[in-house]
Amino acid sequence: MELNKYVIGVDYGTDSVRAIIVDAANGKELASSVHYYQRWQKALFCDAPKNVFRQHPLDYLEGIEITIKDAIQKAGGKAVADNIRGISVDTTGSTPIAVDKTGKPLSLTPEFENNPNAMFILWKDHTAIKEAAEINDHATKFDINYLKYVGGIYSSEWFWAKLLHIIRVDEQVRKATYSWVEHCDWIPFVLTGGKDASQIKRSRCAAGHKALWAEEFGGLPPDEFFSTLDPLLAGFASRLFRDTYTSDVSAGSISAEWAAKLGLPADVKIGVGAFDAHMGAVGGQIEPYFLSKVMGTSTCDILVAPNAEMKDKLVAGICGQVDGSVIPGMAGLEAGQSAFGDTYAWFKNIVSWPLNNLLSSSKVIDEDTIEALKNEIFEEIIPELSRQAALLPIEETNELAIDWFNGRRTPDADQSLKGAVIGLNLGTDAPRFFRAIAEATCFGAKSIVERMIDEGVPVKGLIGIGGVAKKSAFIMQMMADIIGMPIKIHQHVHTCALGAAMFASVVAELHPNVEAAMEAMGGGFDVVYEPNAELSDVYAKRYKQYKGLGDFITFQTRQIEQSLSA
Ligand SMILES: Nc1ncnc2c1ncn2[C@@H]1O[C@H](COP(=O)(O)OP(=O)(O)O)[C@@H](O)[C@H]1O
Ligand SMILES: O=C(CO)[C@@H](O)[C@@H](O)COP(=O)(O)O
Repeated sequence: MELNKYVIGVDYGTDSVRAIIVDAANGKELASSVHYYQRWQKALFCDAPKNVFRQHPLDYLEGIEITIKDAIQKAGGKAVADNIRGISVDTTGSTPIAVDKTGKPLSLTPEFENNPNAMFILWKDHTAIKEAAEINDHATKFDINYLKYVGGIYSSEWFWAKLLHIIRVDEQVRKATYSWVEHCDWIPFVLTGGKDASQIKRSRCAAGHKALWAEEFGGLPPDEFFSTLDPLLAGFASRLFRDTYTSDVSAGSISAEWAAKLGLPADVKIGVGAFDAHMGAVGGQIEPYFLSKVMGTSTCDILVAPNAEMKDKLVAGICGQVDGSVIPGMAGLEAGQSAFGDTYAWFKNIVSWPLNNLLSSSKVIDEDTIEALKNEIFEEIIPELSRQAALLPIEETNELAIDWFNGRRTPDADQSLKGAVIGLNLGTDAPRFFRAIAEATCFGAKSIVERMIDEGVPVKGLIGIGGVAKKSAFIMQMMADIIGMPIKIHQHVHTCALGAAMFASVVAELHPNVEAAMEAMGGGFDVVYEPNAELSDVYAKRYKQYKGLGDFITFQTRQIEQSLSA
């Protein structure tokens, strides 16, 4: 391999985007830069109680420009920029948007610039619950099971449910929509100067896990599948795409406009995009049958298995299994939890209520001191709760929680479910409550491992990446104890971006394939949490209680739904 050739990995998370510049020879990071989405930070275009989470494309465009330029400057400026060979991008998903014939998002046109329906529908937007239920019902009417590769259940977090919802609720947007595009497909299209929506190179990862694409179906399900669901969908399937590409393939060279904007050479290769957890699994050096868990706001869990060994095996209730969605030539299996760190963030908000609402009217401290005090305390809430919770005895009668605060993604997607905490008494304080919800998130993680194993896919070990994996020894130890398996934490802070950089190195032909890039650029693991055998009994009992409570919550939810629809 040529020496001193650099690649850029860009990772679009839920709240922020980061770019890293990496030496393709050894994965050494030269610089990184993080940018928080400006409009998103102000919660513009969102309505959390109604599950509306929309992101403006300008947040993404500003973010990539700011972070890449900043990273280049930190890395040494032009000398480094001149040796950059490739850029690959991962994003959240399914996070699609309506575009016109030229591939321009409608919200980048004056008519729709403030219309949330013309923006990216973020993965955690659950406004399409009804449409997902309709898709699930409709799929049973066909001889071919179009849901077989997405775990048998279509989710409101995904591509078609979101498209159907938007074109139903917004006639103006419907009339102007030519195509429907995932965030991870739109960014490479922009960077390569695309001007025709029909030429967008669609990611195998996004299409297979969220849009019902499968080689076996000859692409997407036929137009008839969708037009008989709702005539408003007529024509989309045949117009959208047939072919998909794995992320070791180039989407093209950087456009002259973006090369000039970022100060990069004209021949920089842009890779086909993929979802964050999928590239993150590669960044975290995934091996067959290891479950790579990106643990942040949510979790996204990825397992790879050789196609020859998967054969016709289908895993029910996960978020899909797709040939080449992670590593070309292997099946990529996805599962996850819709709220993970978000559950802790929710509790932090609850306990911060007086700080947010009463402190500002204090007559004893001035405004600047209030701000400084708030910042100091906010930073310490989760770490201190974790320290206190770690000291509590683990008993069968402890408070017990269900982690479905943003619905249940896996096993068996059902976004209408909600969280719960039982067993409260007057002795329940903040650390005990926090411990219960933290434990529930770990039980949720165990139920994913259990589902894989029950369906005949062995899980040989766990790889932890993402913010919570890095920041919380408390949660990681609890998870190892509850699942009964060691968890190794990858050394890199920006593991998803590192995975994107690895893909960029393959696209730029600096490494022959993804496996070689992982080997050369990986860097290994820095901590391993071993399970504590003494706790296995009590946690087995608590897990049984968790499952029982989950069944009860599900039953109650159905009862309430029935009484509402009666
Ligand atoms: N010390 C901590 N312990 C546990 N969770 C934490 C801690 N600090 C932050 N978090 C959680 O980490 C999550 C953010 O994870 P991160 O990986 O940084 O973001 P993203 O999911 O957007 O990529 C938040 O939901 C937050 O509640
Ligand atoms: O669901 C997926 C990928 O399929 C993720 O994009 C989603 O969980 C978002 O994760 P992050 O909040 O970026 O950690």
